[in-house]
Amino acid sequence: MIDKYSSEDAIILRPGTKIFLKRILSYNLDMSKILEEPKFSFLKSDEKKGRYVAIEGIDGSGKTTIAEKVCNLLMQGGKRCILVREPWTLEIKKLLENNPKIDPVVEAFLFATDRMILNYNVISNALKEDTYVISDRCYLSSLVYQYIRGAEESIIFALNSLIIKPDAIFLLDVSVETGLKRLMEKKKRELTHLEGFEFLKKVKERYLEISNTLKDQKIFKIDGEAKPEEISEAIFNKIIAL
Ligand SMILES: Nc1ncnc2c1ncn2[C@@H]1O[C@H](COP(=O)(O)OP(=O)(O)OP(=O)(O)O)[C@@H](O)[C@H]1O
Ligand SMILES: Cc1cn([C@H]2C[C@H](O)[C@@H](COP(=O)(O)O)O2)c(=O)[nH]c1=O
Repeated sequence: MIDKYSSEDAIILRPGTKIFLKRILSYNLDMSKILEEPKFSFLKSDEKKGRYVAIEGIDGSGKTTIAEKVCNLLMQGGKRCILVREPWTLEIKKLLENNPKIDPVVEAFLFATDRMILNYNVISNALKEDTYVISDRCYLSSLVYQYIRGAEESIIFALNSLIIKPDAIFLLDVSVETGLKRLMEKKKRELTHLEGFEFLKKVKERYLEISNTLKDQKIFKIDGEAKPEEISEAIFNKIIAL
């Protein structure tokens, strides 16, 4: 049955794609086996010159504000720095916005695909050029939001197994009340149910839980209630020591 999508018909996107598709077919479409293979990488370890850092936290925790300030501090210190944010790809953002009731696994797929596009088009190139990449959100968001929505943790890990992992993640820890207050001031409108107290409480709890269990990922919990200048200075000092 699978043969009607024969690998021979595959469009060769770049060298290796056809072989990759053949492997998918020979595995009977068992993606987990493909994703477990460590051979593919967006960036070889000897090519990496820059540092990739992500800012995470509940909605309204100050991610965008702090990412910008940290990038400015790095540039003032003579470093090259770019700011990116997830979700990144306009088409995927629109797809997500237009399908609020999407299945959480499909949603996790879309966020992972978006992340791969960002990795391939932007992050890998910047890291080859000795540039700091400061990202507003990363794969940790999927382990929080898509998990809360019902996707299994192991599936989210599998979908994100090919991506470049940040050298460090800074988790801005604020109370749910602070997140909501800042969101209301920023958006100047009624908040949706996905920005309500109960939802943000679950998001905060999950951030703290997953941060404590991810042992092979450097995660720094930062007091997000402090002044933006103090937070960005503290993060800057940690980044230059990476
Ligand atoms: N440390 C801080 N102290 C006080 N206000 C802050 C602080 N950080 C950010 N703010 C303010 O809170 C609001 C939300 O900040 P910001 O947009 O950076 O948060 P965010 O986490 O990126 O939000 P979202 O999840 O909606 O993208 C903004 O109005 C910003 O000026
Ligand atoms: C990367 C990523 C994001 N999300 C969600 C979390 C937020 O609700 C929006 C992003 O908007 P913001 O302005 O940065 O708050 O997308 C998600 O559910 N899963 C992800 O992997």
